[in-house]
Amino acid sequence: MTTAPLAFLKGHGTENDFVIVPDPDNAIDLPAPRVARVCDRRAGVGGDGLLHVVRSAAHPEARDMAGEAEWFMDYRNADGSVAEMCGNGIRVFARYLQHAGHVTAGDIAIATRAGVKRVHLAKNGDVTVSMGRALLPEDGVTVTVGGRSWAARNVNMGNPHAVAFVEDLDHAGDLRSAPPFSPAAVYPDGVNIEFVADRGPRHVAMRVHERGAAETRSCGTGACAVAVAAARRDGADPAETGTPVTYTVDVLGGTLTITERPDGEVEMTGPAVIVAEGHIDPSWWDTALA
Ligand SMILES: N[C@@H](CCC[C@H](N)C(=O)O)C(=O)O
Repeated sequence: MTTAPLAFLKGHGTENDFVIVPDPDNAIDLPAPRVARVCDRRAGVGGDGLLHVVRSAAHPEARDMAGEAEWFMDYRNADGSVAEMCGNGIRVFARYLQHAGHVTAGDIAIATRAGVKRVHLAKNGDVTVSMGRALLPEDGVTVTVGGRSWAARNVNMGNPHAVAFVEDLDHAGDLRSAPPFSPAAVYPDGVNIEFVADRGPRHVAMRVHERGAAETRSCGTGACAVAVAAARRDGADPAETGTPVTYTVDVLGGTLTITERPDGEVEMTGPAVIVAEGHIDPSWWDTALA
């Protein structure tokens, strides 16, 4: 039984929005049905996902891998499922740490299920994350919507993505449900699917169906996957030329800037905003399990 009101905050990065639950000692019980209720836009607080903010030393998945990273991003999708990484989420997570006085502007390290990530909080409000290397397995899938099919590139940014280049973003349909893809065995744990259209030289726009959430207005790991897939399609590989490659990626909720460096590191820059803070009613919390 929960007796004290539970503090939460609400934040977003390019309108990919999150409920932030500070829980330094990892004392809050977050089964999937409760996360789904909290993220419900009508019956709960509402969000594309939940950022559970835990000290690395207090979380069994982080304490042996976090190194210098004092905080662990325990990321949950809106349906309650666990995800390895969230690119917009980690920027908002860093903004929360700054807002709460845990860190100041500058460079910090944050532990995630996809490893420790370096984050730079700039004075102008932008947040840059070193997302790690993109993995590009050869096995792609075919994605089908409304009678059209596309060969989609498999890109792993810590979490899985299928990137399909389309003529018109409307061809992705309403994205209320996950677009079918085959063969299903390529993504045994499900996949985030990006639809990408060209907007100009090294400038693309995307829509995304996120695993565990449906269509969202932005996906940071997705934007990184899209930038790397677009670079390879365009014949650009920083590892070969020794020159960084930057793409502008328009999402429904704004714009992200993605740079792939010659060592393979993918950097993402974009905004991160805290919009509200409050308390969850403890009696609602106790019943929010279905
Ligand atoms: N919105 C996120 C990705 C969140 C996780 C994703 N839905 C998954 O299950 O892999 C981002 O900004 O990267």
